[in-house]
Amino acid sequence: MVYKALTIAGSDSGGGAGIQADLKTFQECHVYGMSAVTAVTAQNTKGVQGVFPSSASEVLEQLTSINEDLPPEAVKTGMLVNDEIIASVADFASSSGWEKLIVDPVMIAKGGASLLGEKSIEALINRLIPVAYVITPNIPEAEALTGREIRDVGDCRKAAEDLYGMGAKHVIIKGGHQSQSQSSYATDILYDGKEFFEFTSPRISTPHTHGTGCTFSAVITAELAKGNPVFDSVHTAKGFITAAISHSLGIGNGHGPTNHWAYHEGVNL
Ligand SMILES: Nc1ncnc2c1ncn2[C@@H]1O[C@H](COP(=O)(O)OP(=O)(O)OP(=O)(O)O)[C@@H](O)[C@H]1O
Ligand SMILES: Cc1ncc(CO)c(N)n1
Repeated sequence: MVYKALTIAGSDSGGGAGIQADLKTFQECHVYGMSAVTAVTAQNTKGVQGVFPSSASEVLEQLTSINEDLPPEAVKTGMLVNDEIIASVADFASSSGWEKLIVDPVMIAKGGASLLGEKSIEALINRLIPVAYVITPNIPEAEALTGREIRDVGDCRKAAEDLYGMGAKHVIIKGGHQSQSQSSYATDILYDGKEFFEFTSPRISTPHTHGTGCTFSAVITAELAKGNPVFDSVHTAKGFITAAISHSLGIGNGHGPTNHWAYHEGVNL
């Protein structure tokens, strides 16, 4: 059986985040990767130099071509740019009956560049979160979506309950943004409406974390595409991203990309 996964996201010309990170990750997870491009970005490890959005109809045409011939077992969203694209993707997901929709609510790149209009946060809440099987915000994204200030794991749990209440069937809040002084661990929490689970690793001290969130949610998408349960998929994703950050490549002059080979091949570059 060949399992197929689709990413609906922006292109990162530097190859560390966005569509490129997702496709590299799908490949590493032995899942056939497909993509619908929502924007082209001119980007490298130092930052985002340009953003060139697709139109909503360009996104819809890509989704239609993929779905009629190569229906995916799981779909993830990343940078969605604006309200029109969010609404089109949400409508397409509902009418196609996509069950495993993983929403990574990308808002701001590591260097501070905006990847989603501020007004579009409402569209994420009203249109996309209600059809999400899994949502994977980082801490600033969870704060923007819930209006809560998140200082510790307790606050993360409350935000996860809020996001579950908005309609996401599983909520994962990523702990990469907790400050060094607060914790020497990077703890992600999963909430399925009944129980909380924590996934913890030592916090790795490195500037090379470009694309960690995309890679993490891409592993979850690939593992769900293969039919694995959510808990197991998050467990695999945590192991994958911890290895990828531990062995980050150190290329470029800014926030370098993670190492997608590290988890499965055990390379030590
Ligand atoms: N310094 C670190 N050490 C260990 N794990 C980390 C570190 N930074 C992030 N992670 C892990 O990486 C994953 C992604 O979390 P993070 O909060 O960085 O996502 P993100 O902000 O969406 O990333 P990006 O926007 O750069 O794609 C989580 O599993 C998190 O715990
Ligand atoms: C295209 C794109 N998507 C997502 C991110 C988030 O890291 C990024 N930097 N670039």
